[in-house]
Amino acid sequence: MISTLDDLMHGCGEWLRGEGPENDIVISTRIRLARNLADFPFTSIATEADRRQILDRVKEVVNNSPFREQVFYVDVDALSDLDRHFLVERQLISRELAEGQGPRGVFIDRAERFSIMINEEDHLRIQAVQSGFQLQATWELIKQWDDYLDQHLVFAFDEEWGFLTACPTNVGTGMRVSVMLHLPASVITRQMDQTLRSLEKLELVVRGLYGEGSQAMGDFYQVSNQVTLGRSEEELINKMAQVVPAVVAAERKAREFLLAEGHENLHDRVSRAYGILKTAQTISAEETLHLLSSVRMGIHLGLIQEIPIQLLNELFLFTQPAHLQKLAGSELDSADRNIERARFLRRKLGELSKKV
Ligand SMILES: Nc1ncnc2c1ncn2[C@@H]1O[C@H](COP(=O)(O)OP(=O)(O)OP(=O)(O)O)[C@@H](O)[C@H]1O
Repeated sequence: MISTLDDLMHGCGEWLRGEGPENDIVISTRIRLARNLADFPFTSIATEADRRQILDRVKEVVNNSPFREQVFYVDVDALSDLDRHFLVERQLISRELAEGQGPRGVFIDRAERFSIMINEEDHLRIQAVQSGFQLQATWELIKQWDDYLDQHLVFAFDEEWGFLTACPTNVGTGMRVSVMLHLPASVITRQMDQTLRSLEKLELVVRGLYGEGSQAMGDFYQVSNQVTLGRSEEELINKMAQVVPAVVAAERKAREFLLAEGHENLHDRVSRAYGILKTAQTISAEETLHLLSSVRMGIHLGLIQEIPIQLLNELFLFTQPAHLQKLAGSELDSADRNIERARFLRRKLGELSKKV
């Protein structure tokens, strides 16, 4: 059972489990809720004493909840930079919480399906994540926590506006519903600009792998709702339920087109990517992500048979800088990380060839 950060090193967690509906294209579904305690100023202007009290109050409620055995607590302020970035790479805390100052922490579900960040931009950021396209299950998971916390804490709530949040863009439901999509064929067939424009018109935002401010890398796009005010939670979920299948269908069509019209080119692209990953002596995180993206599509199209998707996900996660350094057991500079990353990839993919 996962009880410490080191235990997390044994697997990939929920968001990269590689299962769930539409998992060839939808990596994971996430819902997060922003909540604040009515009796305290927002985190950015709260004193250190306020922040300690917020932490203590939330910890007490969670530790007395019927779900307390499901979670463990991590004092984020006391972690090393490396461990903070490790949690960001696992999508268990945001960059904002990692890079913030002062008393702050996170309750992490032992199955890595949700976390409760304390003293982030808002006093509470509750997030639930499920592998694949699972809006309803993710909503049910987060709702049980939100309902419980709402019964035992006094949240800042206004009859007219809804939940009050530090940033006006979150006022109302305080909810962001998002899906992480893998859209390599849409990129190759140059359909992404049009897709992005259509999503914007529908009041949806597109971000990269690490959320706000991050670029789309390796053809991974995170699509989420822009508006939280004047909409109910169900409306936000329904909109995603309507829009995402259209993006998924377009990607599937683009993959079929590439298979039918340019089979050799596609196979070549996938095989070369696999070849480089197997043999490189030094490789950056960005290039790795880019090549793994092609290999991932190749696996789902049956062009590569021998790599299980779970192994691909493991490569995807453990080649990220903080995971790699934790595996190596020491801090490494960028050049050494590139060498270590290549070594790790050669070892993992080499073991596979021996099994075949
Ligand atoms: N569907 C998803 N699956 C896995 N991780 C996700 C998903 N959606 C978002 N994330 C991750 O959650 C983290 C936070 O995302 P992001 O910055 O977009 O929004 P946020 O925390 O909800 O808040 P804000 O509204 O303040 O920007 C990022 O690291 C992001 O990659």
